[in-house]
Amino acid sequence: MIAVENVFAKYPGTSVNIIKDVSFEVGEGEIFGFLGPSGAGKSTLQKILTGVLPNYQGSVKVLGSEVKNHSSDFYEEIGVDFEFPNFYNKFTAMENLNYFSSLYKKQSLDPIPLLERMDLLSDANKKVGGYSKGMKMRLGFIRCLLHNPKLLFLDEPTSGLDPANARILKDIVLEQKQQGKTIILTTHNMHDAEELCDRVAFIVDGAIKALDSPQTLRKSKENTSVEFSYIKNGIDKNKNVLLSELYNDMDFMNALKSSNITKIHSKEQSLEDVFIELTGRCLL
Ligand SMILES: Nc1ncnc2c1ncn2[C@@H]1O[C@H](COP(=O)(O)OP(=O)(O)OP(=O)(O)O)[C@@H](O)[C@H]1O
Repeated sequence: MIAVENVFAKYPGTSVNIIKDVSFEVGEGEIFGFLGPSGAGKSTLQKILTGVLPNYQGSVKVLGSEVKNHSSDFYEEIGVDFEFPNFYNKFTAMENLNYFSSLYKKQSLDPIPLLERMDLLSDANKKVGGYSKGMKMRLGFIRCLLHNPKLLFLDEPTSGLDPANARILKDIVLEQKQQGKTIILTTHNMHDAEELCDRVAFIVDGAIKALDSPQTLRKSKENTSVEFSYIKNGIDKNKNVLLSELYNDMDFMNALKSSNITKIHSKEQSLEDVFIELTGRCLL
């Protein structure tokens, strides 16, 4: 579905490569995540894949053809949910959706069920200029689904959404996957990445630092530690040891034998912990 090989890219009029030797493939029906901190190059990669930034070296094949040379039909098959969606502010939400749907040759889906699910039906006849950021985000998400594309690009789709709407959006993303759609999810939210993505690419400074399933990335590091509180010589103490080392920890074993453990819990390493360990950078 997507094959990217040794891609370097810079913005027009600049001399510095923002994307540096990036290669990866995405299979049909996969949810693939770009995970990285602000300024890492996630949106730039999305712009390359969607044909907005043709100023690249290397090969970028999407839906079987080089993106630089895409035909106008390319946009019939992809849906893009932008990080900052633009609408006609003086049009209502419904007028905006009808207008954008009219740009496609294909018959569009009925927007009403999606407006209802995304809790926008009662505001559908209001001008978008009066919408909040979260409402625009939800409307942008609906817009990218209406022409029923094979390939979806979602750039920070849950940003600005309350937990209930974020949940509904993520459920719809998973339903799209079940329908066989391929989805590129750009995010710095590791919970979304972990829940939704089959594989994620850790992106820092325009390069891929690691690429695998969230589960494998988490297993790649010794990831479970045990934190316990205990009493030694009448004094309260705390300790954190790796689960695999627990049996060899004399403080733990002595406290266990003498029933002096007062608190114990295990702590699994999160995808964010692995990201920091592998890249030396935080996600935000
Ligand atoms: N139009 C542009 N012209 C020149 N440089 C740009 C342009 N757009 C982005 N950049 C630069 O490219 C780099 C990567 O930006 P990009 O927007 O791809 O990052 P990102 O990972 O999507 O960040 P965020 O999570 O904040 O959206 C940044 O250094 C940014 O300043």
